[in-house]
Amino acid sequence: MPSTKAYRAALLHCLADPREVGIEQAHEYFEDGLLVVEDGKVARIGHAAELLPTLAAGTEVVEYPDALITPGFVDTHIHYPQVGVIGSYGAQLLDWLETYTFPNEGRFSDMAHARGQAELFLGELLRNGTTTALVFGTVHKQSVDAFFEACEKRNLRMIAGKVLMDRNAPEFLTDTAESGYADSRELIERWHGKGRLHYAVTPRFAPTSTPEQLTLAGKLFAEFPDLYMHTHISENKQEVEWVKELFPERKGYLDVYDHHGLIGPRSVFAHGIHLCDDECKRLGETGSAVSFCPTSNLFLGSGLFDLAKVEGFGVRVGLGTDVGGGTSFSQLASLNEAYKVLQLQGQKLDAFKALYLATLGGARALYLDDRIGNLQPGKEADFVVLDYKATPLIDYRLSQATTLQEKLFALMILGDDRAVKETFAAGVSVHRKAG
Ligand SMILES: Nc1nc2[nH]cnc2c(=O)[nH]1
Ligand SMILES: [Zn+2]
Repeated sequence: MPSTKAYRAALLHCLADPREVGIEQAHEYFEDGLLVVEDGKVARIGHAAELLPTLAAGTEVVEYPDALITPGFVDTHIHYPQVGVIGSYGAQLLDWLETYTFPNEGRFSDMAHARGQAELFLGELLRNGTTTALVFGTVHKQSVDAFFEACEKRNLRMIAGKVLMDRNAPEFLTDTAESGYADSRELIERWHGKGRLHYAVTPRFAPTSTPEQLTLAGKLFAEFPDLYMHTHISENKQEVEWVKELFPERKGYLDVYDHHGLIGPRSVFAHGIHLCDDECKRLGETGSAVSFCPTSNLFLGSGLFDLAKVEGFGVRVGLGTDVGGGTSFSQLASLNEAYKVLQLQGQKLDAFKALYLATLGGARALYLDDRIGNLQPGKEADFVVLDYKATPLIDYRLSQATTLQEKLFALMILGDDRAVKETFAAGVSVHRKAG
């Protein structure tokens, strides 16, 4: 007997990028909707009045008045070992790494510490409605074991990898080209494709890997099917200059990765603020993706991401929190900041495009849109219940809204973890807000 359960609330999900098909065709909304979940997958979605009579006698129906069900959020760039440095004062990227991040990542050589941090991190992700993330570990392979163990326990669809770093970092955080390759391989064999888990080959960024390490990273990326490649690119102007000095023989920052076989489908580059047109074109034509991380880009003073330009070259773009350079686990908070980043460049981010970036757009960037990203029948039932009455201010502001667009936009600007009532992964509740 299949296990069936139904959830009744307002339902909203994206079917396409509004940039490509227009707002109306890009989403589906049921004011009084029903989501029917069977064996961890979406079985049906529609109007409650139509679907309720079709349910088998005795099917449990959970009702959420004053709530909106959306797909779980997808975070295309985050660091689980940086929870301890979120909100660290006064530095831009390279100083921030030296002063705060590297010392903190050193603590992950201790498996007990890594396990505790993985629990804390996943608790935060789920409290914020994020059900899939592309995650940096540290250089220590046990950091990834600890993370995947915690994900496996909760049956989450997650992607992670061990950092590769064999130069320009403290000795306690470096591997070698060979040990990085061997440790990554071992982790791939242990975790990649197990349950809902995927592995990402993870060179930190070009300055901390030798050409030998990047060559072996490229070899690994080509050796196993469906692996991810996850790194940073063109986040900070000083960083971009440093890459030119370290790799004078390459045409530019992206060319360093390109030369070593590290671009293509399932390659995800965080930030991409200072990319030139040729680099955007190359990312687009190779099916690579960029993660837009607004809270981090503002907090670290890195710059303003030009979404219109990057998307104009056909690049897949997802939204990332980049915790701990980013300042919130909440993708609602990311969208709030994304709106402002785009305002400053004369670009608009409407509520439906925003929802797309945080859900289906992220899933497309990760080539997971056949499984997650919206609530079409057959998709994995990863979803979030957003509370229209989360705070007195949200309650009042939403009561003033006359359209779905207005309501959704205000929720995205005012909302954060407090707006997440409950989070589901593969049809199972993995977080429920107290009260
Ligand atoms: N934001 C951010 N950028 C990086 N570039 C290289 N490492 C990092 C990191 O940990 N965070
Ligand atoms: Zn990052």
